[in-house]
Amino acid sequence: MSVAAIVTAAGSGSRLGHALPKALAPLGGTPLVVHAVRAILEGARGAAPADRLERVVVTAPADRLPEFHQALRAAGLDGPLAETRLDVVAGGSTRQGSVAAGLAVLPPDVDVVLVHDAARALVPADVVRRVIGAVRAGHGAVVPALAVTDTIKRVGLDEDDAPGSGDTQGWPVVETVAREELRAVQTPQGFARELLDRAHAAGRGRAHDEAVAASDDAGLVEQLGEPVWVVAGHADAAKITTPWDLAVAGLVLAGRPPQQDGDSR
Ligand SMILES: Nc1ccn([C@@H]2O[C@H](COP(=O)(O)OP(=O)(O)OP(=O)(O)O)[C@@H](O)[C@H]2O)c(=O)n1
Ligand SMILES: C[C@](O)(CO)[C@H](O)COP(=O)(O)O
Repeated sequence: MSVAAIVTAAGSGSRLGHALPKALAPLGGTPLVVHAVRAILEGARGAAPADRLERVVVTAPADRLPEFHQALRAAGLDGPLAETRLDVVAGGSTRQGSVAAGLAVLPPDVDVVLVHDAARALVPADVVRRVIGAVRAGHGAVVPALAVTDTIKRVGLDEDDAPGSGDTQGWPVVETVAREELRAVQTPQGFARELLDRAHAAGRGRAHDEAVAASDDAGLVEQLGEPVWVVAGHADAAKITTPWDLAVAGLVLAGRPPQQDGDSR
């Protein structure tokens, strides 16, 4: 029995607006996808034999596979690592489709699957360990999350309203939502492999359409009526979506101590 991680990196990053696909955009001189894979490897380091990280599968845009191999190779991450094999596969047109493509290549003995966004490049190792630990403790689906700190209001959107679009007319408030029960969900999300396979099989029909695809894997599990559990996330696991997010991540990275262990990965 072992653990595998799917690192979703096949998005274009339209909101970041970088010339490269977002996962190849540099953060402190290193591509986001390299940071993300290193973070998962670090979280799995020193695990018990049953939690050995057997496989990391990176999903990349179908027309950019050589660049992803090259970026990972340059960081010493392509091919077999100490105890982890790393593969790059073509992702899908949605995040859900990309995760399905990663799941399809996992070997049969993997019984725990982490799904992690390359865009959450700086997730701390403790978060990774917490998620694996909660799955091993018997929760079939586990997400790291943070409490919401802003006041949250639901607004009435017109049919043609693009989310986030600026509009001098504004939007009417429908209600203020009780935020005590709300959580902002991060990755890696951890799953019993059988449950994640079943959730993706049930959601397969929606994987090609961004309008109806699930925005996270736990959502597919919820649609099966199966429980999902929340553990503590971390601010450093914030999703890098906009240039501002990338600038903040640069500050977080600059504030971290240099790697001490001579790790050449
Ligand atoms: N077809 C897709 C779309 C997204 N992702 C990945 O899913 C994560 C979350 O997506 P997001 O941050 O929204 O990335 P993009 O879709 O690239 O961003 P944008 O919406 O700004 O284009 C990212 O690591 C992204 O690479 C993926 O693997 N396959
Ligand atoms: C999986 C995720 O990061 C959890 O917050 C998020 O749902 C990804 O959403 P996106 O629309 O693909 O950025």
